[in-house]
Amino acid sequence: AVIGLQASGKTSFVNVIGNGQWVPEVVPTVAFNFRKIRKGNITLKVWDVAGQPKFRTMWERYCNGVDAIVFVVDAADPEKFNAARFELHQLLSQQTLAGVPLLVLGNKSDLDGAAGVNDLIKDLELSKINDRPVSCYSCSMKNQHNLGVVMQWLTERGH
Ligand SMILES: Nc1nc2c(ncn2[C@@H]2O[C@H](COP(=O)(O)OP(=O)(O)OP(=O)(O)O)[C@@H](O)[C@H]2O)c(=O)[nH]1
Ligand SMILES: [Mg+2]
Repeated sequence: AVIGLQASGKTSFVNVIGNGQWVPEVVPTVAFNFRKIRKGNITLKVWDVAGQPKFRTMWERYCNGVDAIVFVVDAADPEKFNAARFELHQLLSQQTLAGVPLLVLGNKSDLDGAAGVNDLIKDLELSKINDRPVSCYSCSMKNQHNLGVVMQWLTERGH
């Protein structure tokens, strides 16, 4: 399940890993999109969930039962880090999601001033999460920075 605040780049991520193509014009997601993405001999089943406030109560439902939660942050928009931290920790506090591996993506690394991994770990308080595997990568959907390691992380979480 791909989760995060609106405009962080969730749908862009799913488009890039699904189509190998960056499309700058994306419409805000309403509720969710479900996609199956084939990569060699594996198939990723991806819930691309909407990030606007009115949809956030549904996040737990889409994360329930998944192999991994991908939480996307706009690393170039530090004013939203507080809200992102709040929503992330709120989501992970749900009993139903105990132990589900978490991948935090600091997206938009192509933009000037984008926060790096160390800042994200601190600002999102990722070191407080100790009930599951957690990884954090900086990445960009625009120039596909780090998508190789992200795909590797995802494929290792499958069954
Ligand atoms: N510069 C830059 N812009 C990006 C990147 N990824 C996404 N964007 C842009 O950010 C905006 C929002 O992207 P979306 O993929 O729609 O974001 P979302 O998280 O799916 O948003 P919701 O569906 O509303 O929750 C779009 O204008 C994208 O083109 C990136 O890596 N770099
Ligand atoms: Mg979207």
